[in-house]
Amino acid sequence: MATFGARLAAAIAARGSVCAGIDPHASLLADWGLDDTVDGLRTFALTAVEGLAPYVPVIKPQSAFYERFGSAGVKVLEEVIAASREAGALVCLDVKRGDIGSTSQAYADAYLDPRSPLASDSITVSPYLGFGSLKPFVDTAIKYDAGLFVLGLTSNPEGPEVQHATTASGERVADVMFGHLRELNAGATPLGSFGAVIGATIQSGGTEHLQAFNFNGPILAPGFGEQGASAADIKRIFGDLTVLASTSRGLLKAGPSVSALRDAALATRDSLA
Ligand SMILES: O=c1ccn([C@@H]2O[C@H](COP(=O)(O)O)[C@@H](O)[C@H]2O)c(=O)[nH]1
Repeated sequence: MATFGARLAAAIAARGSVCAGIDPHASLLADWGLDDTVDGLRTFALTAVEGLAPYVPVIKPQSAFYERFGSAGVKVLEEVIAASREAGALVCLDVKRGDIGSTSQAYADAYLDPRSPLASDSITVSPYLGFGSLKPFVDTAIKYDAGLFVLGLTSNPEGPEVQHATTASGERVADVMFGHLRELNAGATPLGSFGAVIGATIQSGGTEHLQAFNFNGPILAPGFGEQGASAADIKRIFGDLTVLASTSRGLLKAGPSVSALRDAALATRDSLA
C-alpha cells in the first residue's frame, strides 16, 4: 500500500482540501429532528457520511460524540469509519491520544492496526507527554502505512499557555514538535505521513511562521467555519503548504438533506480552491 502521505496527497489533488468532521452534537441531532439516542446518532452519522464522504478527501469523526453512548456508540463509529472508506474518503479519527509508551502502544493497536474494527487511515495524537512518548504511534503508523496528526498549535484560546511556552534553549514548545515532524518526514515524497494540527484561528500577522510549518507533512487546520476562521485565513496563515481545512458544525448544519450536505461540501471546497 502507498504511504498515508502519498494517499493523502492524491486524495487532496482529486477532491480538494476540505476535511469534513462528523461530530454528532446533541444540539445538531435536535436540529435534524432526531432523538439524542443511539438510533438518532446512527441516523445522523450515516446520513452525514452519505452526504459528505463521496466528495471530500478526509472524514474526521470526533470519537467523543460516539463514546458518550458507550459501546453502542463505538459500534456506530466503526460503521462511520467503514462507510467513509467505502465512499473513497480517508479517515482521520480524532481521538487526541497520548500516554506513557506502553499504553500508547495499545492505543496505536486500537486505531492503526488494520485488524482492529476502529482502524483508521490516521489519528490525532497529543505530544504533550513529550514527543518521544509517541514512538509506539509512529512505529505502528509506519508499519501499517497510516498517518498521525500531532497537536501543534491548537485552535482553542487556552492552547498558547503551553504551546507558546519556551524551552530551556529558547525554542517555542510547538516549534520543537514541528522539528520532530521535520525529522520524521525527511526525504518522503510527495508528502510525509506525519502531520500537525494547527488551528486556522491562530494569530498571525505575517509569514514568518511558514518556515516552522514547513515540515514536509500535512497540516490539519480546525477552527475553520464555526470557530470563526475563513478561507482567507487559511490562505493567509498556510500559504502554499499542504493543508486540510477542517470543519464539522459548519457543514453538518446543512443537514439532514443529503443533497444539501453534498452542496455544502462542494461549495466549501470551491471557496478554498
Ligand atoms: O485544535 C483543535 C483540534 C481539534 N479540534 C476538533 O475539530 C473539530 C472542530 O469542530 P467545529 O464544529 O468545526 O468547530 C472538533 O471535533 C474538535 O474536537 C479543534 O476544534 N481544535
